[in-house]
Amino acid sequence: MRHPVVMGNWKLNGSKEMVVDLLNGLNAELEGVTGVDVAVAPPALFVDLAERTLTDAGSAIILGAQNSDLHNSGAYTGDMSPAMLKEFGASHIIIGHSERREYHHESDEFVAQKFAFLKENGLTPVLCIGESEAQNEAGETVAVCARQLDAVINTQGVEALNGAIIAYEPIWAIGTGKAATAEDAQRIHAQIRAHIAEKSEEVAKNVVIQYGGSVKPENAAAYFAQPDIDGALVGGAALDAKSFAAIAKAAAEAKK
Ligand SMILES: O=C[C@H](O)COP(=O)(O)O
Repeated sequence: MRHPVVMGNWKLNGSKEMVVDLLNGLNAELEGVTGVDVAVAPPALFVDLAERTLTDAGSAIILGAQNSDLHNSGAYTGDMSPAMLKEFGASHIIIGHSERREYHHESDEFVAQKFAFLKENGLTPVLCIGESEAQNEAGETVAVCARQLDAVINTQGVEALNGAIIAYEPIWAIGTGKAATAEDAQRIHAQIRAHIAEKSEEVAKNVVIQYGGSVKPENAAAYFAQPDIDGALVGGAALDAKSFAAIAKAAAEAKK
């Protein structure tokens, strides 16, 4: 049985005050909730404050980050290292988000290198994959997801996916309110899992595949009722403690 993981990607939002308020609000909302791993990925500058806030509260919320780079030290101006993130308690690191693929021109190969470096540093990659609207309309969804996954599988072996998280995020559903239907998302998740199973049924059976793209308290339960949807990567709704906690609770309820 796969353990559900609900992660909040705060993107470029927040302030010191918001970090403390949101995390304390979440701790209160999630009191007594079991059966789901809840993670947050604040902007990098707030990871330190988030760690201190979570530690002070004795919180079970997992700390993550939205990106990392390919070196742990050296002359790499502006980079962020897995070792530094780890020192601040961040374990679940989002890579390959479509916003970074688009605005920072990150290729499948570059994302795969980040995946390997995170694993080398003992961190959990949250690997985002997903198609654009045009690719979706052209019927290329599964091929695009397979290509993005194969960048990892063909260089590091399918076992590299053990312990990692995959987040299927159709780009056209991100921040648009135009979420994929639960049935469509399930179909793609099953095809992603089947693609992995071509290399290893065991890895495919165990890997957590989250859905991301306009997940809200109102639609979350329908996603989690699907057998191949193991959690969610949440953007907008993760900025509100009650909304994000409601999504996490829906996962705990559906997967028990
Ligand atoms: O990483 C999260 C996703 O991009 C989803 O964002 P959203 O929930 O605002 O659509």
